[in-house]
Amino acid sequence: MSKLLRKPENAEIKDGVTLVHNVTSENSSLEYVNFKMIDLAPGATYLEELGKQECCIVAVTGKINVTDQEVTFENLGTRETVFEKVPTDSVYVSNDRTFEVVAVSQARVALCYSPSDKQLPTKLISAADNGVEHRGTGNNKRMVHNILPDSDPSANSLLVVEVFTESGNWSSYPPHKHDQDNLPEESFLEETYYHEMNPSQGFVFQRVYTDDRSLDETMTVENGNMVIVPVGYHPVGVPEGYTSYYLNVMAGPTRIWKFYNDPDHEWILKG
Ligand SMILES: O=C(O)C[C@@H](O)[C@H](O)C(=O)CO
Repeated sequence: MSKLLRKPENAEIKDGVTLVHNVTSENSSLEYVNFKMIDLAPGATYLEELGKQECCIVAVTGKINVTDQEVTFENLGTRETVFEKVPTDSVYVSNDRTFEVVAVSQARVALCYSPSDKQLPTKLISAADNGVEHRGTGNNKRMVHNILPDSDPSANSLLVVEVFTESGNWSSYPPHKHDQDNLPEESFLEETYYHEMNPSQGFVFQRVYTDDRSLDETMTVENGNMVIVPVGYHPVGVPEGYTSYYLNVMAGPTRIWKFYNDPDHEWILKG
């Protein structure tokens, strides 16, 4: 199996708390992005001291309460499944704070991390605050929920978006990359993809490749899998009959998403 593809671990780490995914700088090549997905049974709690990391807590499905020990946000989360295609609630918690998530109902919660030094205020990013964007034309149409885009200064490094790509369509396409710290031309941002499909037996293909093809992996991605994008172009193709959802986390030395399209395929934008 590709080193870039992760299947769910589903490790019970305490009563009612399942660690579905755990991408760290120790078990991956990523330096700027860490990611956990946890499942919480109703009433279960998850507490974490952040240290020198900031965190965006996304109520992927179900309802949760979140506290940073000073401020508490209750009944966050707007959907039973991501395929309701409505934005959800998230909370940004800065470095050197401790947060706790309490499940009000069965919940799946994404914890998106990046190294951080400068403390910022805890912030509720409500579903209504998500910018909903429709990108592309023809078979390149997809819908984006901007949870933490680079236009929102609430975080030091983290960028977080959700992307829905309908049956037979492509996203992150034409292929683009952001692996050179060379602004204003291109930014360096590592990235993780957490994928779901509807219906759940579906799959998508994701290719991660560099210009010189020293990295060139095409992965069959199934429901609940993750793909790690340390560098390179990273398009996603969705077969007929299935809708794709993914949650993207990006971070790097500068909090700007400036991508570079693969020149071989950029023509489709002009065609
Ligand atoms: O297809 C899209 O527009 C979503 C992608 O841009 C995705 O968020 C990504 O590749 C970020 O680099």
